Amino acid sequence: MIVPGDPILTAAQMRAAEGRLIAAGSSVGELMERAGAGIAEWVHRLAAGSDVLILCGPGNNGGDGYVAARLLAGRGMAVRVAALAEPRTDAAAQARARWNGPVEPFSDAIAAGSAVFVDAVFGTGLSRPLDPTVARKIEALAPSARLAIAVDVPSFLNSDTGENLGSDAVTPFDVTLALGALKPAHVLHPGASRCGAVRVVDIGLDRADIPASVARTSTPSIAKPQPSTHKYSRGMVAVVGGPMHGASELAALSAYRAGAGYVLLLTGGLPHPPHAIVRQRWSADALADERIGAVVVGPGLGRDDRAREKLDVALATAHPLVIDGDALHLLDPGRLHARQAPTVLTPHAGEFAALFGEEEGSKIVRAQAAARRSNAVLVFKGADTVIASPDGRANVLPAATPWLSVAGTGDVLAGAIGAMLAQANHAPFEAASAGTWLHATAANMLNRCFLADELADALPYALERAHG
Ligand SMILES: NC(=O)C1=CN([C@@H]2O[C@H](COP(=O)(O)OP(=O)(O)OC[C@H]3O[C@@H](n4cnc5c(N)ncnc54)[C@H](OP(=O)(O)O)[C@@H]3O)[C@@H](O)[C@H]2O)[C@@H](O)CC1
Ligand SMILES: Nc1ncnc2c1ncn2[C@@H]1O[C@H](COP(=O)(O)OP(=O)(O)O)[C@@H](O)[C@H]1O
Ligand SMILES: [K+]
Repeated sequence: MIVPGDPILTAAQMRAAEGRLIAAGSSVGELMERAGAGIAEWVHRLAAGSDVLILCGPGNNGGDGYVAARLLAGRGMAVRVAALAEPRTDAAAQARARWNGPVEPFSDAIAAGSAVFVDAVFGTGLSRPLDPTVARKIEALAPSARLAIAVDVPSFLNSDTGENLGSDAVTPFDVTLALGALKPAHVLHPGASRCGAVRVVDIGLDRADIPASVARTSTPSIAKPQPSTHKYSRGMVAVVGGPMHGASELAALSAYRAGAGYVLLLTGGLPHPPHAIVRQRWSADALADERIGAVVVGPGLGRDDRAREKLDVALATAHPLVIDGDALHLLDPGRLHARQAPTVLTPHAGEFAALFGEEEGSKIVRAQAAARRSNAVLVFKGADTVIASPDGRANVLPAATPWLSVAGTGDVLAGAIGAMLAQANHAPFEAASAGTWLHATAANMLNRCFLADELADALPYALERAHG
């Protein structure tokens, strides 16, 4: 259902991958040549004849910058190089030695409005906050240039976490050229919003040789109904309602819109459109129906004793479960180990902290740890959404429109994941990844101010894209 997406590697994993290439006969210098060639290719294409200023740091990121400078000058472009410090690695020193032009002092580097600025100061080796003068220089150069291009990662970002180690007042780069593979900083905020368009430059890493446990969510492949399909085989979703009717209505609507064949809403109230939603009063027995493929509990549930009782009943069933919203405030995640059926938790940052405390590490690492601790698939929501499985796999959703920041979109997500989970053969990690992809894709297709109801209505168009 999910084709593995582009892998996302930490600095340590990149170094390990580099080590494997070197063990197989490559040298650091050769890898740097490939990186520099890839950068030069992109800069040449994007600069369209403008002059180029490359700012080089002391490590191999700077080394990549010197290689690119040499190759661009060789193609007849006007290239200036400025250096923060002398090279400190052999490969970078060799790259600098092969650059025949002058090297300006860092403090003198100025990018005229017509120039392209290439930031090769720090990459995966950034180990501490930037000196403010260095941060200010990069901050000043990036917006003043016609085009700002970062080598591997913008130099003020912690590549493993996306954390900003410079100043917050930095304009985004236009393009970031990720070397060999994506890094967490390209997909996690605030880093992701500073990278601009991210392109991966091939440096010879074989996909089979790099860990694929963390990847960017790719387009899922969701089967269309076939002549043999019936409503239950498309998936029956039960949504447990509570006092905030709108929230559970939204989850029920979006389960249908994401392709479920039968949606049962366990709530009080009179029938009203859409009439396709089957409404029944809540009873524990209603969840005993073996045809139910997934239960969604939490949207509009409330947090009182009655809500707790409903959650307990849902937890005790053998159905796959999506636990969202209010139910996350009532849940002891330790209880999930006793469940045989899969559980998906969909916390935003506040709910995550309440459930799991303030863990250390990147959002990916925290989601992975929480998934392991709770034996559940975690959908850790936000402007960047991480989906993590107890087995260690994680997907990070490509950027979704900030127009999603409106009440009710979380309820729509819970319903969409419920629909994916209810379909036969959909494993929970894949279902959660597909549901979040549908949700973000529908939002990106709208890409304007919308209501959560309209987002639910847009899900079929996202679903169509996932049919291939
Ligand atoms: N892996 C691969 O497969 C390939 C990797 N390649 C490239 O290598 C890059 C990684 O290179 P890298 O490890 O040399 O680290 P890099 O980012 O250049 O910086 C380290 C230097 O900066 C220094 N320093 C750190 N923080 C600092 C601060 N705040 N303020 C001041 N100084 C600071 C640090 O000093 P130290 O911490 O030791 O004091 C050290 O001297 C990677 O991003 C990619 O571009 C490609 O060439 C080919 C294949
Ligand atoms: N700035 C943003 N950019 C992208 N997606 C966002 C942003 N803010 C919120 N979202 C997404 O919108 C949804 C909001 O869910 P949630 O916080 O549970 O809201 P609610 O409870 O009001 O429905 C999540 O899927 C989240 O990832
Ligand atoms: K950089």
